[in-house]
Amino acid sequence: MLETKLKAFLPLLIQHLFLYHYLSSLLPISMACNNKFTLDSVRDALIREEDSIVFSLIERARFPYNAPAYDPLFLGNGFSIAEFYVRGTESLQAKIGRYQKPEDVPFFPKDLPSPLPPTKDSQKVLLHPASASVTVNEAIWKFYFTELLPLFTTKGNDGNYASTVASDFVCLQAISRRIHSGKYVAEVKFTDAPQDYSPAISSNDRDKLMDLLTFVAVEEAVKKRVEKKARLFSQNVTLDENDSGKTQYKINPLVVSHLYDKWVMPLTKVVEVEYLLLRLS
Ligand SMILES: C=C(O[C@@H]1C=C(C(=O)O)C=C[C@H]1O)C(=O)O
Repeated sequence: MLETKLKAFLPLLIQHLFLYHYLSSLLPISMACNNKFTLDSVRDALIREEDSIVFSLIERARFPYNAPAYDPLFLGNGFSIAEFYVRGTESLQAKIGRYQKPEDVPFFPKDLPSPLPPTKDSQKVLLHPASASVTVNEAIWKFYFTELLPLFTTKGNDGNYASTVASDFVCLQAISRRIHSGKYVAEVKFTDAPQDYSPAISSNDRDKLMDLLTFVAVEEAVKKRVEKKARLFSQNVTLDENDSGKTQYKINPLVVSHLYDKWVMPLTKVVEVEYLLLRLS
């Protein structure tokens, strides 16, 4: 009897599990943990993003710098292979519903097509509607190609341009998602202490806002952790017990802490400030 009841219930349960899984994938990062929107849960999401960033850099480091992939004259259509690829991929991704979440920001937002499937609006309700306009992708694009890439790729050209720019895009998206998640950080800081933030917002005081939202000890811990992750995730693993040779890394762990120190954390804070300045509008 009980077994029959259970059998009848099973398809419904499976359907619910699928629905739950589908809906949670649509929710913003802040809601990923039990629908809680706290500084801790947002920081946990940022910590998870570190893994994606480190792994994406490891993948890109398989190829040398490959300068022709970034030459705007190479294809003859006015775009470098990298830019052509990112524009085309973003257009396709927009059609299937990407760039609807506050942390998913396109590098080339102009003329992106509308999504084909009906989109859900639910993810926007947690943040101020103006948050969609906050973007630092131009700065990310610039530092990634001009300063970061030469730090973790070898000099040279192996002709693998398609794989190279595909890896670049994974890196760019992971870095951009982490930095634009600063919108959630700012929202939670504001809702935790509106009395502290509101006067600085009203007087457009960027320096004061930067002061209020900066936690030096947290930043130090982030730098140490990402360096450690790079050390662990990128080391070459051997099975030779007697191998007393020096551990080899696929990327220099210090480059990852430098990436966070010089660009990721400062730009996350710029996103936080820009978001806060719109918070009372
Ligand atoms: C993201 C936060 O805001 C700031 C930026 C940080 C970062 O980018 O890792 C860390 C601490 C804060 O200075 C935070 O408080 O967690």
